[in-house]
Amino acid sequence: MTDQTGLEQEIAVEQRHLDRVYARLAELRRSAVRAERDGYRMARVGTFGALVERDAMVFHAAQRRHALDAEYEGLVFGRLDLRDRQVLHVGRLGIRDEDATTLVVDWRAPAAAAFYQATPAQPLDVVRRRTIQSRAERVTRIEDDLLDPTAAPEGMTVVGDGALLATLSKATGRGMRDIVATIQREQDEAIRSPGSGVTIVAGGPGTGKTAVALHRAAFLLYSDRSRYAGGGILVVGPSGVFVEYIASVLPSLGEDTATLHSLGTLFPGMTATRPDPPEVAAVKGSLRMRRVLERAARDAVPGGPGELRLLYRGTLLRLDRAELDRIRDRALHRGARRNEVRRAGFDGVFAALWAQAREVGIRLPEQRTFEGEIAERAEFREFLKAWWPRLHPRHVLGWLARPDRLRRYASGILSNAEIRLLSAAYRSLDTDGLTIADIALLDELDALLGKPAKPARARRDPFQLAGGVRELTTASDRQRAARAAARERPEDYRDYAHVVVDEAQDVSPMQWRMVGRRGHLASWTVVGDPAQTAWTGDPEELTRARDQALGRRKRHDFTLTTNYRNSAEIFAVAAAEIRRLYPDLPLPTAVRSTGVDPVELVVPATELETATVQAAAGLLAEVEGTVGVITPVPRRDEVAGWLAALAAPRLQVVTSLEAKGMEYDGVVLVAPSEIRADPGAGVRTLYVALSRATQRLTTIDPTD
Ligand SMILES: Nc1ncnc2c1ncn2[C@@H]1O[C@H](COP(=O)(O)OP(=O)(O)OP(=O)(O)O)[C@@H](O)[C@H]1O
Repeated sequence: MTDQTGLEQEIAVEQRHLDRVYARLAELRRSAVRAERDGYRMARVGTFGALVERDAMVFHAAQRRHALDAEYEGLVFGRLDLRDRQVLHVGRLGIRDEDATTLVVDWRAPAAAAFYQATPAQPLDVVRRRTIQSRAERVTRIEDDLLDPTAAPEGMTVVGDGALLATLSKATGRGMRDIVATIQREQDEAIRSPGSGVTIVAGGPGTGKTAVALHRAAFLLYSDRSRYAGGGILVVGPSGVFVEYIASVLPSLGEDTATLHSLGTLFPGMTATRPDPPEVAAVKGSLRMRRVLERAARDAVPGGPGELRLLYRGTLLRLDRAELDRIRDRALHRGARRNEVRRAGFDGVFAALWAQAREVGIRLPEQRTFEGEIAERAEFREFLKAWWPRLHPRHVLGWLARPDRLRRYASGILSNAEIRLLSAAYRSLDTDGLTIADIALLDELDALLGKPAKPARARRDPFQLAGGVRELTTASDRQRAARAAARERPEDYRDYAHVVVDEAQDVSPMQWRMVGRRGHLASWTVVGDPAQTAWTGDPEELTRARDQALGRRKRHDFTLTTNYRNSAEIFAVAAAEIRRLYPDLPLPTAVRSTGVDPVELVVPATELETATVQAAAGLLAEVEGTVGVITPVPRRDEVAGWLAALAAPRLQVVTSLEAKGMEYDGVVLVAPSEIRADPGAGVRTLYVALSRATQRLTTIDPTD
């Protein structure tokens, strides 16, 4: 620790540097604005070349201005004093002075890696690492680590006692924050792992898996922008609540080209937020559903015509149901996709009618004329449309709501108990709508049914300008153009260059197939914690489906070991819960202590409402940031109703399943025993709920 004057002097030193950086930033911004304006002026010159140049200039200048604005706050957050007396400042953006002196090194650049990786045991030529906090261009706080005392020059000042702990005690907002200033070494290794293959990041609650996954996406975009922004990065999270929570991290790092989806929104045009009860989710998520859906996708349309009757030149031609089914089966042989082989089905009908007409011995024209005459007939065309319509996956999924059909499709594949479960779940499909697990089934059906052939649309080349002129580009131009390409991606884009799967332990086998389809050619980052899974189906099937989605790509494994979220007191309670199930599970270490133990209340059922409202109001008064009220799934709406009167924007009511990945300063956990009582994943789900709070936890159990 230093005395006050020493600290002030050091802050003044950093302030001088920050002033220089912001002055340079203002200059760069002015020149970007000027370039934009000049670009517009060039339009008046009127030649084609000038127009091309203008477009490029305006576009790039606007992009540059955007980047400078996005990364303005907290622009510089680190400093390294190296053994050779060099000083490097690390920040959200690389900035050079007009004479090319580096003022700030981008955090993702190789030169900045030592900021995250140096330790006293391995100082990597760093003598002192300094974390700088600032607000609105003013340095507010600095924290130092002296990593190599033997190499410290005379009079080197070391201030503060830990940037990490200071950051961790800050209030939690509604959105996750970026951790760029305090990324820890083991996290940095995962963030900078090679862009190829599969990076797997494991670790207990609060170890920064999500933070690492998102910073890795930003790192990849920096290291090879044309590849990752061009092809796109897909980030998949478990729920809409979670995706909303993490949505601001990449933009805060100046990246807005990644596509974020929850498992309920991956199928274009459909959104599901409703979870199934775990036992139903286990059936819908099982790979056996693929075989059930295969049968459905080949079946006759409900309410479709049972036969075809056609009067031709006074003779009745008739194809009965069995014949029509045979024609359909033949057209669908060897996994043909129903929407893509309609033509073959129609040809089958023509051929059968022709054969029949010849058999009955009427006078016939040439086969072509015969077919032409029949095709002209409106009632025949109506028949074809009704018999072999273009099917949307949602239609076919709806067929499962008919118990007789479901029994037929699932017989010999699912057990009777499973069929009954599924049948009951689908009874309310039309009124309650799709569940999250249904989205993967739609995606599977989409793959089975195929799309009607459409004329191929050529992919637009972002560098190809009107008249075929190819713009001359620099590397940074290409990067920016890739950003524009990302915005133009079609709705059902599936060729991502990188796929990030968060909370991977909750991706069911059928969901792995859906996610896998979006990353055939991708490299992957997969983060998760098996001890937090709510999956109650066959664990082996889960591994198999995951391995199939990830293919034979090379794996890079990382395990994170420190819990940055929970106070040690709160994590002790969560740890005791999971130990019931896995006594020997290695658990992370919580680094922060608040000295406040969680509160465990048991109240008569009639007082649950009052106790919950009181606890929530109490925590809202006690903590500065957000308060989460976590409930068993069936109680959510009831509890939300109790708390409506508090009308606090800092308060959120979520189910134990929606709480996945979330974080609050204070948590009120309603009826934990009911969550635990679920025989499938009760304890694991409770472990998740108990590990959401940073500072305060109150559990309230009702007694009868
Ligand atoms: N290096 C760090 N510096 C500051 N904060 C950090 C750091 N690493 C993680 N955190 C914070 O710890 C909290 C937990 O991180 P995160 O949500 O990424 O953990 P997780 O491993 O995904 O947790 P879970 O499995 O419980 O969902 C977040 O508030 C995150 O900002």
